[in-house]
Amino acid sequence: MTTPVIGVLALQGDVREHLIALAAADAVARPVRRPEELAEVDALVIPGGESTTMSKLAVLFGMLEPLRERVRAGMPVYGTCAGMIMLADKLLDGREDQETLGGIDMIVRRNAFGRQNESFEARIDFAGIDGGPVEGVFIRAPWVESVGASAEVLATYDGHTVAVRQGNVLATSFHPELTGDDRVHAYFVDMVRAGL
Ligand SMILES: NC(=O)CC[C@H](N)C(=O)O
Repeated sequence: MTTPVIGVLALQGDVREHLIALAAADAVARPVRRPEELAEVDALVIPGGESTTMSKLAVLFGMLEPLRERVRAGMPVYGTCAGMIMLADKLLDGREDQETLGGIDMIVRRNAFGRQNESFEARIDFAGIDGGPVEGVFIRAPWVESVGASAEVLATYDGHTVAVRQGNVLATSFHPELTGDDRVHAYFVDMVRAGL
């Protein structure tokens, strides 16, 4: 069985936790900061952090267009929290100059959960993942306001969509990488493997 090489976009955010979770899910994981590094990976995780900063750094590092191109070309990508924001075709409550990569036909509202609760943990029923609900940490988390016909809702919390997949692109509002529950990463690694 081929072991996929999965990059973690390392411009900003909780990169290390994703590297650990991916390794636990049997992938080769490495940080990606430059276009040359992006060219060498089979797939990419976009971590949580601050999407406005990530967007600025992506422009500064000359990564915005290479990232958009790879997503358009069908590279598997998984975004958590700020990473989900980066994968939204449309963003609400973003900064005016904030860029996203797009990839999922969805409207994401930034900081949607953050106003009521700075941070909380919840058990999330996740379609396609066995063994009971996954642990999710929500930190100033976005939610998905609506999805297009080609996007599939995989999980909701409190009536709001918190996990979506469209083809090779996966996004969650929450951070499974902070819980030691690696099943969402394993789900993503399986997605990547299926396309190798
Ligand atoms: N934990 C997170 O990734 C928070 C996301 C952050 N609120 C943003 O807008 O990017």
